[in-house]
Amino acid sequence: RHAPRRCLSTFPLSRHPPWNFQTETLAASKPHATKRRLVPLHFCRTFKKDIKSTVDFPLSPVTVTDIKQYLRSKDIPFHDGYSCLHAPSIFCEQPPGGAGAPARDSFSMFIDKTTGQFLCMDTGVEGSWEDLQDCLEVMQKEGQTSMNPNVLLGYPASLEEQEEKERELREAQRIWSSAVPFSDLPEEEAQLVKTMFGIGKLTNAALRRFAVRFFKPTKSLVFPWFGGRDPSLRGVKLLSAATDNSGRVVYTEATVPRPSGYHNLFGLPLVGRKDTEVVLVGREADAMAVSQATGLPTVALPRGVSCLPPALLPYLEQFRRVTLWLGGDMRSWEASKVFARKLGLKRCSLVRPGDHQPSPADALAQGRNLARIVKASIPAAHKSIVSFKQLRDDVFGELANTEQVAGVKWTRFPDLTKILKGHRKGELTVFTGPTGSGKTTFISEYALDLCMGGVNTLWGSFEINNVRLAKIMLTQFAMQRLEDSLHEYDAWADRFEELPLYFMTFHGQQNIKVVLDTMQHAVYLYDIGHVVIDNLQFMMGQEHLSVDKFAVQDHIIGAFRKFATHSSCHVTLIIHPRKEEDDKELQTASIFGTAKASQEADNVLILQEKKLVTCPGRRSLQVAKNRFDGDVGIFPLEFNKASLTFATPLRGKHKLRKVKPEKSDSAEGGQEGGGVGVGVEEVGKDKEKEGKVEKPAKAPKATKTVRGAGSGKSSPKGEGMVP
Ligand SMILES: Nc1ncnc2c1ncn2[C@@H]1O[C@H](COP(=O)(O)OP(=O)(O)OP(=O)(O)O)[C@@H](O)[C@H]1O
Repeated sequence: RHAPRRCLSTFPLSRHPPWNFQTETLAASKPHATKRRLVPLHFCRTFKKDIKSTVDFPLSPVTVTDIKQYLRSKDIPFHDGYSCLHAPSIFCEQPPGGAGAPARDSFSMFIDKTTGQFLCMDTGVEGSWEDLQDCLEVMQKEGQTSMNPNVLLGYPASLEEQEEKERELREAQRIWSSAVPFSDLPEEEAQLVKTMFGIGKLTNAALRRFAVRFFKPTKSLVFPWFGGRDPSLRGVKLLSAATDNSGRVVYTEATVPRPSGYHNLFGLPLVGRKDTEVVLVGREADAMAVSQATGLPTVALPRGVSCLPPALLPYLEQFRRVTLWLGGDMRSWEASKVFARKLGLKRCSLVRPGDHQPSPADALAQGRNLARIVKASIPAAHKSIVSFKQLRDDVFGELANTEQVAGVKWTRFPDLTKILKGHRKGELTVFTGPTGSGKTTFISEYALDLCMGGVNTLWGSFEINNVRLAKIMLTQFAMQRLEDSLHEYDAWADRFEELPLYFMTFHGQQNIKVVLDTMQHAVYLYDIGHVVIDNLQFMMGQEHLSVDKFAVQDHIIGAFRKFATHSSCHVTLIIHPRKEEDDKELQTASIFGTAKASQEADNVLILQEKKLVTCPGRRSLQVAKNRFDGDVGIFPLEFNKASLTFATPLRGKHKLRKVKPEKSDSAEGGQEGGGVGVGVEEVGKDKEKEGKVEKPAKAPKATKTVRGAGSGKSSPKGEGMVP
């Protein structure tokens, strides 16, 4: 079912393995400095994703009620777990003559309540809900009591995929057998390696228990992946450290098989079948630190805080209590709240990052009491009414981590970062601009930038097809006209493929419910953090247009708002403007429809197109509303036709002269908070020469922000879990 990968290189013993997918540079650590520490993986940019990059909502989406009804109709006993239903495996022969119902702990088949995907723990057979139904139908027809696991073990289906899977397994085994068990390293060398990876406080016994090895050719730590109940090796992760020219330590991570097929919960073999409590951490060193310090069963996620693939949920079903301690920064905190929803809020408790609660490995290095930190974790579920006492730590966390709270920064648009501060989960951004002004092109780069920064992104492009959109994005990614350098296509495409980027397969008019269901599905599967909808008009449905188009639009905007809040996902919604006079700048009130769009939005962005003779075609990006801290402003953009990218013109070339708060809006219904947005007068050099505008005393900045023009209202909060 997965597309075959064209060029996965064999494991090279070179210094720059092509399979690196997480890289981070640490400032100023010298090779022998004792201060060197392992880069928490959540600091790393995460590029890899499941190879399947289009999101198709199942034609007949399944609900947990459907699954239960179906199982009952087939006389399959089951019980309700946290994220899965548990049933006796149909792939194992049930003991003969077994009277009565099978014991609950022999229920080894787990069916995901959201997707119907199943996994048999005993045989390792997995498949879709449709596969399971097929098997049950065949069993019933043939009068069988169990199914031969080989029926589905041929999966993945194609020969090419099968061969690739086997080749990757051989590769993993080759690395594993040529790596040295940590306990076999001479003490001096073992110490040196530990220092190199910042795990000096981990005992050799802990490393041995987790079966960590050292691969000398690339100076990498090797973390094994053993199957759940099947003890054979299924893959490896290599963590390498190297010093770059400037003396900084660069850590890289690689997995065999590739990350889309790497579903290792590191530490799983050490978990007992009867264990009911587990600590879930973001990286291998953290798992060893918690285990060593507390003796608690601990497992690490394969891709850190970037995602919790549903394929792992069955392995976590046995635990009545899950403590999530994913790292020491706000991103880990946000991720722990999102993952807790998937795992079931009631059984989860979260370790809140803070000065005294860094990542587990850092806590161990600092000599902190890890058991106490785990014990002090807070329940993920909370009541709908809270007092300040319950909120005070959250408020403190926000005040103490202003940078991280502000969200992911744009690297290509520093001016946007200056105004909006960052891209935050759970917000709704409305984006508008004149017809054909480059809205899609701009938002494509805006989203690409975030995606390259590790934001799992889902595109809903209803206007232009995915091939054209991907072509624009790839050109922006490569920052050059690829038509002229087709020989570089594969190299760029290979890198582009690594981005956590997904596309909905819709085109043209769509029903809002189907779109929202698909978004929900993608959030569950891929932990999507940003959805781009281009554009709202494609959800309005022709038939409604004559009825009350504004009411329909308001309903849709409300639905996206709700989705953003409840899914902790940022939604960027492109909306066409109302027809404006050609020589006028757009305003918040120019957004098509009623004032609902700007009221519901946390951010309003407008791509302004200059139509005056002095500077025809020039674009500026205006932040007309910013709920986060009220800063609004505008900065010029220069378009590069070859690379389809936008950049801020060199300082001084374009000058922003005046930004004044907009007078009260005149959109139907008016605007909230009064002065949302700014009126802008932008003057080019020609005008300046003509002496029509006074020169400012100081050199003008390219970006100008105005404080206090936002509404200052807080974003609606999700209910039912820690804020
Ligand atoms: N700043 C710019 N200057 C000149 N051309 C541009 C600029 N930005 C985009 N373009 C080009 O203009 C064309 C239309 O761009 P795009 O589809 O992004 O506009 P749009 O605003 O999304 O259009 P629509 O209003 O139809 O949705 C594309 O060919 C694109 O390459």
